[in-house]
Amino acid sequence: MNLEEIVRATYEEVKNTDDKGRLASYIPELVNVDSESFGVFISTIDHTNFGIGNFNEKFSIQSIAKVLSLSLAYSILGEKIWTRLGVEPSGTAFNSLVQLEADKGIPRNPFINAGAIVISDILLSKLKNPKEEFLSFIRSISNNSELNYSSKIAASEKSVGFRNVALCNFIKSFGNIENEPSDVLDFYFDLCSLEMNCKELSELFLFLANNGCNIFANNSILTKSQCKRINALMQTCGFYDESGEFAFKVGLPGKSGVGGGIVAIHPNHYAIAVWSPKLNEKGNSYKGMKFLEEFTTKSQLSIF
Ligand SMILES: NC(=O)CC[C@H](N)C(=O)O
Repeated sequence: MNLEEIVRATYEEVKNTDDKGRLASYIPELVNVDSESFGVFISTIDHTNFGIGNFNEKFSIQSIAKVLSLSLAYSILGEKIWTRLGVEPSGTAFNSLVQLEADKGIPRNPFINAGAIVISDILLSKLKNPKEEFLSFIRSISNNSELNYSSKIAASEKSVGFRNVALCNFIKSFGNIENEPSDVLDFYFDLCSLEMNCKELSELFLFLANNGCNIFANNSILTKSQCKRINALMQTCGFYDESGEFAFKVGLPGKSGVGGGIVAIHPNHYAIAVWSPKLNEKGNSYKGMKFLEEFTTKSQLSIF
């Protein structure tokens, strides 16, 4: 079977499995989706592209944006960035506060909320117009001027974002936030509100499958070493306290979001995006995880 046939067969199989997940409801606006949506898109380095199901519908990428904000901050700051946060899996939920006190305000990694809030603070300090410049950055990576934030989703999250407010203030009390917490959080909520479809998401992440090089414009976004490290972080921390399970079952670096999206990378080969909004108890797409597990099993295309 070729790649397209494997994606199609896996999709048909997983589509009919009983979805035990539930919609994320802690952000009110996220409930306004068709919970049965299910889409997949794969983009390869050698320009094979294929989508199935609701791959053309935009959804909220939420925490998947943390990989993109890290990429921009890392490209600006280089290795100095690791004085502000760590590179170890936390083994805790994405929004957990528990380790921060013992760790003196240094988040374990950039993909838990605490770490992504520190990355937002870094971008706020380094960029003149962070919101616009970040958008230009992701638009240029995928040569797609359609990408945008959703002010509705950002406002919805802000109205209930008490835990993130707590995280940001707590980190600031240790001196690891330079800017006003409300500014940092507004930017963080904007990042999480980015909307795109599976096709756009897989194209956007293709640079991480291509050694940090933009496949559309052939320019370098990250060095090879930085790209390797971001993929390593996705592998070890991309699914919070389910990262081990994702490595075990799927075997690819990847990142999930509470909007039900998952993107995964096979270095030097492909990026694949899956969207199905109902989440398992760890906050990762139930069917998305199932699809990728079946896909790498059938295709034997995992990194292990
Ligand atoms: N895991 C996620 O996608 C969480 C992102 C969400 N914006 C939050 O901060 O809670």
